[in-house]
Amino acid sequence: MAVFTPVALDDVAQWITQFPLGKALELKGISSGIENSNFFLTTERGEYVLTIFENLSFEQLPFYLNLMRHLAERGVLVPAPVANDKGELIVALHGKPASIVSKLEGRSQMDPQPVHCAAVGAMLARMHLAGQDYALQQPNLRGLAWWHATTPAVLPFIPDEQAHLLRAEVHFQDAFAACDIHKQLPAGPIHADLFRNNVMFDGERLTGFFDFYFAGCDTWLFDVAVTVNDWCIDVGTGVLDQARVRALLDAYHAVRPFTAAEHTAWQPMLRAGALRFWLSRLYDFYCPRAAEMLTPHDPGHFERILRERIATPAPGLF
Ligand SMILES: Nc1ncnc2c1ncn2[C@@H]1O[C@H](COP(=O)(O)OP(=O)(O)OP(=O)(O)O)[C@@H](O)[C@H]1O
Ligand SMILES: N[C@@H](CCO)C(=O)O
Repeated sequence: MAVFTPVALDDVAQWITQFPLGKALELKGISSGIENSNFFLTTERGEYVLTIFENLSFEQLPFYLNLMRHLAERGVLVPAPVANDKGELIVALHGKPASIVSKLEGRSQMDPQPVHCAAVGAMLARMHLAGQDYALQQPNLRGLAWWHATTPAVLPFIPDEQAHLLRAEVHFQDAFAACDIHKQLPAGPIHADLFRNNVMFDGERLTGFFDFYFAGCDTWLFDVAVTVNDWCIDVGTGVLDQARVRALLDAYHAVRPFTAAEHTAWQPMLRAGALRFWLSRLYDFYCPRAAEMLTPHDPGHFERILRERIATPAPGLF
């Protein structure tokens, strides 16, 4: 259950009057998700999602909400935040920051086929291009600096063989991040967590990307690597499915052609994408938050993916 802050329809009746949404008619807690309290909110104007942020502060949230608004205004399919009568996108509810965004149609496609991967690749490229003139800056908060800070926290808990792999990979990624090729990679706002459960489909039609709360500025290729590592694998083994990889990369490339530097950086970047989620899952597993009520995601899944990316070259970008 992922409603950490309970909210009743009566609680929002007065609060909602600051938004141009009419009366609140129905409020239903959403059980999936592990970061925030989410609710489907029906008002006289339509269907929305109300999120109460459990970990992000009023100072941190403008980057994410304004990015969603910026992308939505440029035709990228993402939830559009609704501003209140003062033009604010983030408003306190029960003392915590909260926002209302448009509800995307459809559902997550958890058994993606090449056609779905192609739609994701094309929309991801459109998102990267549309983010180029986004004014706010924030680094990817789950990037290299966070890997350095987090590695010592998990090392005491994991067996020697994993500790060896973790140390070696952080070392490898340090060298990769410092190399000339890495400095040539195009960068900008990225989603950074574009897994199957963060995209909606209505049949084969992609209706939107959501859950932008790990977004930050980083290389576009890191975003592609994170996405391929989730959308294009056999879930049991982490092995890449060539047809889905090709569909996603070709569709991306058709909208925003990959550069030669990105081609060179592709294999180490896939490893970076695997390391990031292995580390966050290890951290959530061994160092859970005090109020954590949910089963953490399996870190072994991303350890397998990392070992597989080290052992087996992936299909090239183009
Ligand atoms: N804009 C939206 N439109 C439709 N459904 C949404 C929208 N935002 C969230 N949802 C629904 O709410 C669920 C939880 O949202 P989300 O994944 O953002 O949760 P979270 O706790 O913030 O994040 P995490 O995925 O990190 O656990 C989603 O699986 C989806 O079903
Ligand atoms: N996508 C992340 C969860 C945080 O959104 C994971 O699978 O580890």
